[in-house]
Amino acid sequence: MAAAADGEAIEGPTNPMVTPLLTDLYQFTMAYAYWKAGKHQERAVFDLFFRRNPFGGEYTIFAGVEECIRLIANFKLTEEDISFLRSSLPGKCEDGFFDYLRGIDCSDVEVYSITEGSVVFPKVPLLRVEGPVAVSATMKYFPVVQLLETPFVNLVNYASLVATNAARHRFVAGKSKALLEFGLRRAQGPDGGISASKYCYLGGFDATSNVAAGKLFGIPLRGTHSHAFVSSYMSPDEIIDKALPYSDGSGICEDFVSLVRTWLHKIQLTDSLQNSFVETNQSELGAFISYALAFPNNFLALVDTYDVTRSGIPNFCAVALALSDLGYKAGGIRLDSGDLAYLSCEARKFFCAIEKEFRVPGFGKMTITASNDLNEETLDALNKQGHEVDAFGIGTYLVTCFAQAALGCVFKLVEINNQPRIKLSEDVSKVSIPCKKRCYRLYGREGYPLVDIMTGENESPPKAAERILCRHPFNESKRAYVVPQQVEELLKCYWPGDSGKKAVELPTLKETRERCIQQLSQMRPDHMRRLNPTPYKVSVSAKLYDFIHFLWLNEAPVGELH
Ligand SMILES: Nc1ncnc2c1ncn2[C@@H]1O[C@H](COP(=O)(O)OP(=O)(O)OP(=O)(O)O)[C@@H](O)[C@H]1O
Ligand SMILES: O=P(O)(O)OC[C@H]1O[C@H](OP(=O)(O)OP(=O)(O)O)[C@H](O)[C@@H]1O
Ligand SMILES: O=C(O)c1cccnc1
Ligand SMILES: [Mg+2]
Repeated sequence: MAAAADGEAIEGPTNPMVTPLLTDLYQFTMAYAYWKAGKHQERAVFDLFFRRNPFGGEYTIFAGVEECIRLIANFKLTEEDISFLRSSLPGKCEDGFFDYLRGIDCSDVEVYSITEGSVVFPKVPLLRVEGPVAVSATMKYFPVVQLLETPFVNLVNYASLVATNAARHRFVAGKSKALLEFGLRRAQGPDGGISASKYCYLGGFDATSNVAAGKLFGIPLRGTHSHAFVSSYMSPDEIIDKALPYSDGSGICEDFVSLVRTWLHKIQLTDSLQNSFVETNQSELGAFISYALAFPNNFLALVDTYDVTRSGIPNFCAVALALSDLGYKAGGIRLDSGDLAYLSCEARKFFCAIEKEFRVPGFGKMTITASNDLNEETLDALNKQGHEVDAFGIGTYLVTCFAQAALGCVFKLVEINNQPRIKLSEDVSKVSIPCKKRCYRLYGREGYPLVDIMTGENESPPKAAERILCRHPFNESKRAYVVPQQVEELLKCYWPGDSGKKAVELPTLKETRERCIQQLSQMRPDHMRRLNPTPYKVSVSAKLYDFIHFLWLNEAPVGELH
């Protein structure tokens, strides 16, 4: 989708609420002040980065850049926007400012970005946004870049947070499990829901229940049914049309309900399954039969409405066996309450016993889906106990990022008119790294990334097999020589496209998801573990280190004690 071939127009943001006005008022008041001072002709460089990895982990998945590019590719204030601003800005702004706003677009802005879906680390710029290299007489620069702060940070923050959350759930669940995002009803509003579906898929989920996201992004859709569907039936007697054709069209079973009842009776009389149940719930049986008649090729059953082992599972098996008689293969069950480890093991035992007893190949491998307030911790607990779940449906904890509310991305000025700028703080972790920089990932002998390093723009890049000193940006004693096996430059030009054409080739969501999965698989395992992971090293070159500290001393006022 979003990908616009070189030269073609890029579509606007997925969410039509993402417009130049989706920003903080102060961006426009600053723009006016810059404009009045004639500062709007200056060239600025901003870095977008975060300071700490979320969820107590040591890695983050970068997401949201495609939507940033869609915004700048279509960045234009309408007449309506301008008259709204005229009435909303404090005081009376000169008319010339509104003429200026009318003329701005992002055609002279440059955006360099780490590839979406990459594993990223604190302090390294994810995006670098700059004004044009040449000062132009059209005077439309610095304020535009400033206006992008709020929407860019907004578009990257949640996207990266929820993609990271998804990746962490994937890490605990393991590669072989299906992960389904079920969060729409619990998401922070419609955009929260759509974004969650998009970025959970990017972070390694397999499918979503969100139909709109399926349509917008081509994400595979998956779903079962709810308790309401089960309890809406009183008994199988309610079913009027009981006929079901054989899957190969060779005939028709006129009374599928009776066939199911016959199977239920057989199961009841089977020695190996004896004592597991007496009489199953008829409301549930009616619902299951009705769902099977509607979707004989995709029969799924929520088995916990009344009693999983005494009713849900035997009812499901009776319907699945009847379907099997007609050449259909049932899809599986969903467990949505109780002890999911125990119940999944009981379900598996029952399915295996059925396979053996009635010689139905593959019945024992029936898919078991689990849901109900799942999160990283519960997935981890299930793994430790041992379980038979094949697919997890995860909603609330995933999409609301319950374990951490925000990533804390920031957008900081690092250079203006070729003058490096620094933001100081009592808290060293909040001091920004000045200068327009280049960023590299250095890989070691075993193929793992070893360290990210930032250098000044004009320094010669690190080279494979050449020793380079990597320094902690703020801690003098932390440094290491690295001889990289491979060097990857991280920031790539995303906007404008090659040879000045206003289009870039954006990867599809599926490609970005594949990049994310590949990047995660390349990380050294100790950075990835949940408990006390090893921090990944982020460094600066010796030259940049010296410069940061020179600038720091220059900008920090010297105190005087009396
Ligand atoms: N074996 C298990 N080990 C650890 N946590 C589990 C296990 N099985 C289920 N859980 C989790 O325990 C919690 C159970 O929640 P709760 O007590 O509200 O649900 P319930 O009583 O099973 O179901 P409901 O109230 O929906 O009928 C959920 O967060 C679930 O994911
Ligand atoms: O538990 P989550 O991770 O948020 O996943 C989605 C939940 O939404 C559905 O039911 P809902 O919670 O609406 O009702 P229920 O808990 O009463 O089944 C579903 O049955 C899951 O339990
Ligand atoms: O399809 C499902 O089973 C589903 C979808 C959304 C929320 N809970 C469950
Ligand atoms: Mg629930």
